[in-house]
Amino acid sequence: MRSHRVAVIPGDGIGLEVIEAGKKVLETLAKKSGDFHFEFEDFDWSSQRYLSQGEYIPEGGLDKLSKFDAIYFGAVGSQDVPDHVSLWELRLAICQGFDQYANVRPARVLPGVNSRLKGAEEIDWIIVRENSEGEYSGNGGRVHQGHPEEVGTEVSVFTRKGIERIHRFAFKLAQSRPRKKLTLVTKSNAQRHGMVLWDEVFFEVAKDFPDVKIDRELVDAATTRMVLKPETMDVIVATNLHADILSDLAAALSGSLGIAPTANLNPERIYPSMFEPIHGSAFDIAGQGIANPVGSFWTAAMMLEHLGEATAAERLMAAIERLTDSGLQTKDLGGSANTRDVTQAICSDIEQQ
Ligand SMILES: NC(=O)c1ccc[n+]([C@@H]2O[C@H](COP(=O)([O-])OP(=O)(O)OC[C@H]3O[C@@H](n4cnc5c(N)ncnc54)[C@H](O)[C@@H]3O)[C@@H](O)[C@H]2O)c1
Ligand SMILES: O=C(O)C[C@@H](O)C(=O)O
Ligand SMILES: [K+]
Ligand SMILES: [Mn+2]
Repeated sequence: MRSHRVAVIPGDGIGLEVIEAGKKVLETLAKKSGDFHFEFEDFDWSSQRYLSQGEYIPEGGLDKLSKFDAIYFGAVGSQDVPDHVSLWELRLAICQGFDQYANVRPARVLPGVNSRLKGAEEIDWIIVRENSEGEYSGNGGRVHQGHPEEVGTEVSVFTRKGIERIHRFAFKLAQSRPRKKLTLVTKSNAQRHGMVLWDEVFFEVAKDFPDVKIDRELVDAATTRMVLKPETMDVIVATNLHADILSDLAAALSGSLGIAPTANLNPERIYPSMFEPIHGSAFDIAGQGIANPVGSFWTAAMMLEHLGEATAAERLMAAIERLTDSGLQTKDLGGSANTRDVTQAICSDIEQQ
C-alpha cells in the first residue's frame, strides 16, 4: 500500500473548519481506494500559538516540515495579530523557505454553481502566480516613524532567474492544455524596469514553445477581459501581487471565493509543496460552521495529483462536481447547508461509488 506523509496546518479562522472537512474527505477516499493511505501529522502553527508562545513556527520547524511529502494548509490571519506579521511568519515563511515559486490557481464554474457573470461557463483558466519575489520580496523599510517626515518603502525585486523559471513553468502548463494559450499580464507601461524585464524574458522563453499561442495584457485591462471576454483566456501568468488580485476576481466570477484552490509548488521537488484553499481566515464567518469547504476539497484533489494519485484526484473532482450539482450548497453560493452537511454528503457519495 502506498503511503503519503502529509503535514496538516489548519492555521486560523475557517482554516480550522475547512481543513478538518478536507481531511475527512481524503481519509474516506483513501479507504475507498484501498491502495494508498495518508499519514497525517497535525501542526498547531497559528496565531493562537503566536499569541501564547511568541512564534508561529517553532525552532527547527521548517526542517521538520521538509521531511513531508506535502503540506495541507488552511489559512493564517487573526484580528489579534497584524496581518503582515501573521502572513510573513507563517504562509510566506513556508512558501519562500521552501522555494514554492509556482503558485497555481485554477478557476472554472463547477456544475450547479450560479455565477453572477453572464457567460461564466466559458471560464476555464489557470492563473500562474509568481510566488517567491516581486512585490512580495519584503524589501523596504520605515524611517522616522511617527514623525511628519516619515517614509515607508516597499521595493519590488524581480530577478531574471525568478522571472524565467515562472515563465517556463507557465509555458509548459499552457502546452499541456487543449487550447495551448498563455496570456502575459504585467503593468509595463507605468512600471518601466522590473515589469519590462518580465515582458522581455517572456518573449525570450516563448521562442522555446512555438506551439503555445501567446498574447499580452496590461493588468487593468486584464480585469475587464476576464469579465467581458472570459472565453479568450486560458493560462495567465502574472507577478505575485497582480496574480493574487486576479485570482480572487477569478474565484468570485466562478461563483465564490469559497471554491477556489491553490497549489504552492516547488516544481523541482527539492522541498515539499503546499496546498491551500485560496481564501483567508474569514473573520466574518469563522467559528460558525458555515464556511464552504469546497475550496479545500479541490485543493486536496490538486495535492493528490501532485502525490501521484491521479486516479484518486479524478475521483475526488468527480465527487466535488456531483456535490455542487446536487444543489447542497453553503451560504456563499446561495444555499443554506453548513460545512458539516456538505462534508457528510461528499463522504457518503464517495463511499457509495
Ligand atoms: N493564504 C492565506 O492564508 C490567506 C489568504 C487570504 C487572506 N488571508 C488573511 O485572512 C484574513 C482575512 O482576509 P480577507 O477578509 O481579506 O479574505 P478572506 O478570504 O478571509 O475573506 C474574504 C470574504 O470571503 C468570504 N469567504 C472566504 N472563504 C470563504 C469560504 N470558504 N466560505 C464562505 N465564504 C468565504 C469571507 O467570509 C469574507 O467575506 C487576513 O488576516 C488576511 O491576511 C490569509
Ligand atoms: O497574498 C498572500 O500571500 C495572502 C493571500 O491573499 C493569498 O492569496 O494567499
Ligand atoms: K489559504
Ligand atoms: Mn490572496
